[in-house]
This record gives sequence, structure tokens and C-alpha cells, in this order.
Amino acid sequence: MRFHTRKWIKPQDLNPNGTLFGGRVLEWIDEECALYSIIQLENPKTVTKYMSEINFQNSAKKGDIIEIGIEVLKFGTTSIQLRCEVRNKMTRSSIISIEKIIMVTLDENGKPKPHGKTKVEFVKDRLNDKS
Ligand SMILES: CCCCCCCCCCCCCCCC(=O)SCCNC(=O)CCNC(=O)[C@H](O)C(C)(C)COP(=O)(O)OP(=O)(O)OC[C@H]1O[C@@H](n2cnc3c(N)ncnc32)[C@H](O)[C@@H]1OP(=O)(O)O
Repeated sequence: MRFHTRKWIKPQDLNPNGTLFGGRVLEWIDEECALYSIIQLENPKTVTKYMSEINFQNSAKKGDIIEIGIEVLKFGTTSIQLRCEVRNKMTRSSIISIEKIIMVTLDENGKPKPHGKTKVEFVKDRLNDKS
């Protein structure tokens, strides 16, 4: 799993208990999965279709640095299946994991559209292929 994005827990990210608000971390995960899928599948019209059960394993507190990791489990025809884990950057303790997230690419009519991708690609290789 590659950890792409780091976040710093700020006062506005806390729940009344003084720990990381679950809704905030889910927003970060959704955005991270959308961006990752848009880049992999090369289609900005990519939406979240499904998320499996969400397991909040540990909390985080103000000032903690966390990181968001994504792994591709499967390339489908119109979908990509991801796994996501958020962990404390310094202690590596797991905060939340979602075992199955399905993102779907759409056509101009909002219908699932085949993306033609079968493996993880890196932007630097795409750029090298063009030069
Ligand atoms: C110009 C723009 C610039 C953008 C710059 C970047 C901005 C970056 C900001 C990001 C910001 C955050 C953005 C987040 C993204 C949202 O939050 S999107 C909003 C929330 N999601 C939605 O509104 C989607 C609503 N759902 C739908 O519209 C329809 O269900 C869909 C997605 C079109 C799918 O239609 P459907 O008829 O259910 O499709 P169906 O053919 O049955 O399934 C499609 C695929 O999903 C799979 N699938 C469906 N259900 C399941 C399931 N339960 N389990 C497993 N697989 C499933 C199917 O197996 C199929 O996969 P393939 O075999 O083709 O690979």
C-alpha cells in the first residue's frame, strides 16, 4: 500500500470528544479515492459507488499527523476496487480501514463507461511514453 497524502489534525477536525471527527476522515478518504481513481482511469467523471464496512480502530488527536494509503485490489470493466487505510504518520497506529471501495467511471450521460485499464500506471511513465 502506498501512502499518498498527509493531513495535520486541526481544531476544526475534532468532535465534541476532542478527537478526530469521523465524518472529516471519511471526507478525506472519499476525496483521496476519487482523485486516485481519476488519475488512474484518466476520466474526471468518476464516482464513488460502494464502500464496505468502516472500522475505526484508533482515534487521533489535535496536532497528530496522519497519512492516507490506497491499494488497488482489482481493475474491473467500468470500476476500480480499492482498499484504504489511514494511520498515524509517527506511530504507524491504524486509525481507520475500509477493505472495499468501488469507484466507477461514467460517460457523458452518467452511465458506467469501460475505462480500458488493467494495471496501476504512473504519470511519469505516461509522460515518458509521449516523449
Ligand atoms: C471536470 C471535473 C474535474 C474534477 C476534478 C477533480 C475533483 C476531485 C474532487 C473529488 C471530490 C470527491 C468526489 C467523490 C466522488 C463522489 O462522492 S461521487 C458522489 C456519490 N456517488 C454517486 O452519486 C453515484 C450514484 N450512483 C450512480 O450514479 C450509479 O449507481 C452508477 C455509479 C452510475 C452505477 O450504475 P449501475 O447501474 O449501478 O452500474 P453497474 O453497471 O451495476 O455497476 C458498475 C460497476 O460497479 C460495480 N459495482 C456496482 N455495485 C457494486 C457493489 N456493491 N460491489 C462491488 N462492485 C459493484 C459493478 O460490478 C460494475 O463494475 P465493472 O464490472 O463494470 O467493473
